[in-house]
Amino acid sequence: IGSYQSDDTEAFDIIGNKEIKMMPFGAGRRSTLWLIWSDIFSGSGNNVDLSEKLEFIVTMKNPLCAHIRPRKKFPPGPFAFSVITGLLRANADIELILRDLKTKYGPIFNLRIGIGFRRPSIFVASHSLAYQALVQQGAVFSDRPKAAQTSVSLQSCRFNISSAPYGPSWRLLRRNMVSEILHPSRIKSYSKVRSRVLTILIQQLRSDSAATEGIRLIDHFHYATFYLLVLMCFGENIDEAQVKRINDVQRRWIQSAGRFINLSFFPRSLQKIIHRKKWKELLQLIQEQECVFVPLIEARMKAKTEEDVVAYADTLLNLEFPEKKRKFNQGEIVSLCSEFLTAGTDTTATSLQWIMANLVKYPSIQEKLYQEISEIVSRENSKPDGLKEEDLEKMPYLKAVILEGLRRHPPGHFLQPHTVTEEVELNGYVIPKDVAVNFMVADMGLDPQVWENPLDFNPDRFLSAGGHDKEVFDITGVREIKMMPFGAGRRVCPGYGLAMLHLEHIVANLIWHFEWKAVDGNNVDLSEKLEFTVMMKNPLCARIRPRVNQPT
Ligand code: HEM
Repeated sequence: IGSYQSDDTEAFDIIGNKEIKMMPFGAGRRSTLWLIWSDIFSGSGNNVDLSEKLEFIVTMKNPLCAHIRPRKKFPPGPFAFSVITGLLRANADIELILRDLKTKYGPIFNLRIGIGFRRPSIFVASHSLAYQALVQQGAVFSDRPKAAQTSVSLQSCRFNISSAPYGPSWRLLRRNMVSEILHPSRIKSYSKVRSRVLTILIQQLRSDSAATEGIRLIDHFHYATFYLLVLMCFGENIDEAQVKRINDVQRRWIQSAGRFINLSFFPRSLQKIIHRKKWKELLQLIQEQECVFVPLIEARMKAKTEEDVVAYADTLLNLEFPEKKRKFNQGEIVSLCSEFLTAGTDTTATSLQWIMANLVKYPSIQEKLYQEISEIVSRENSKPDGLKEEDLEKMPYLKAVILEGLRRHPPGHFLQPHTVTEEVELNGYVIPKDVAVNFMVADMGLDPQVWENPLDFNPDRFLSAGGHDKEVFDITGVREIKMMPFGAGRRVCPGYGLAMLHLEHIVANLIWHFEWKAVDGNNVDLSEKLEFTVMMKNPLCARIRPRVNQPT
């Protein structure tokens, strides 16, 4: 082939205009001009027999027989350059850019992001494609990209469920968490824990309720959700001082995690040389965390009484690492406990804040919710102490408010990156191994094709015409995906049942105990800001007034 390629300035003179070197079409006035084209084909093992046979023309003795395969197409997307200029133009609002790209390229596209813009990431922005990938082809789409495995958890020294590759260790740990801690009957056994934390939250709010400048709520919500998980993780004997110590070390861990991401680009031995300072900092953080967590884990090894609830740490002590055929070591248990606390704290606290912000902004929705709660409490009036956990199941409007909050303001606008275990096709495009596949959660919840007036906060959309609970809304997308704040398929958030219960329990009690008003008329600013989750840019500040006739 090379002998036909000059410096490409002149095409090969096949009809011999200037000189005849070969003449498959003849030459001069009788020449035939043919269009020659080629396509990719592959014979069986490239065994193509080129023997000739003379007929009217010289043909192949064994006519060519080939398998043809359409050329594989990578999802479309812009050149890195346009992304960079786009980022500058849109003031780095990546979601605006992604929405533009969706309009331009369709529901699946690629974007080169990351250092040097060399690594493409695939974005999926349609409900049906997300369903095809996560549910119908769930076994293939449930892996995590290597970068995520090493960066978020720095796998060489940290190990957790969310970053674990799809395999036996992930399966074992996930099954352990789901069956030992997040099973409905086990969740029920933590009702004492919930009532203890709720009492603290209500007392704190009551004592702050006189503040004329309003109460900044996110700190209270964060503390309450964190406290709940600490007690589930390390047992009920933990006191407030210990909770504060664990909180301090966890905050430092979350705030610093992003700074260690580029450590994962190099092998561990090199990291220690290139990023000496960062590596030292990371080890120090891990040590601090271990200093606080290890005594709590060791305390769980001691004999327990019948009444002790099972704590997450207990369930990890006797597990065996399938790949390594040994028990999990202390560092690994610390990392798994740390994941348990972080996965469920900011997500739940952020959702609580968004839901309460909407209830403050729309007093008629708050009133309707209060009416539902009061009705149930007075109907089941055998309880002098008011709202009970079992009552929550009888409140369809409460559930609708929570679902609408999660649709309108999912705490994560994307799932954690997924990747495929083998190359597959999605919507006619090839998805290669180890390319990050991102699912646009927030965008799906705002899709006007699925949701009428998607920007409105309208819990009624989750109720049937008669005002009753529609058939239970399929939040985990088993039958179809309409929204997916918890993801879908094999990597769906294992804590979704617990999270829904915590949200329902706390919101119902906040509305039952207090009347909520905005500090400044109904002016609640719903702008967003990206931190570990998508937070309120201006945290909710509200005036609360204890309702009369409620127990103190
Ligand atoms: C409102 C609260 C919560 C929201 C919105 C939420 C959302 C999510 C999402 C979107 C994922 C990623 C799914 C994927 O990659 O496909 C996830 C994963 C996870 N969540 Fe949650 N979550 C919440 C609360 C919780 C709680 C309370 C726990 C446990 C105590 C928890 C534990 C986990 C774990 C362990 C994973 C990793 C699952 C895996 O990779 O297999 N989450 N969550």
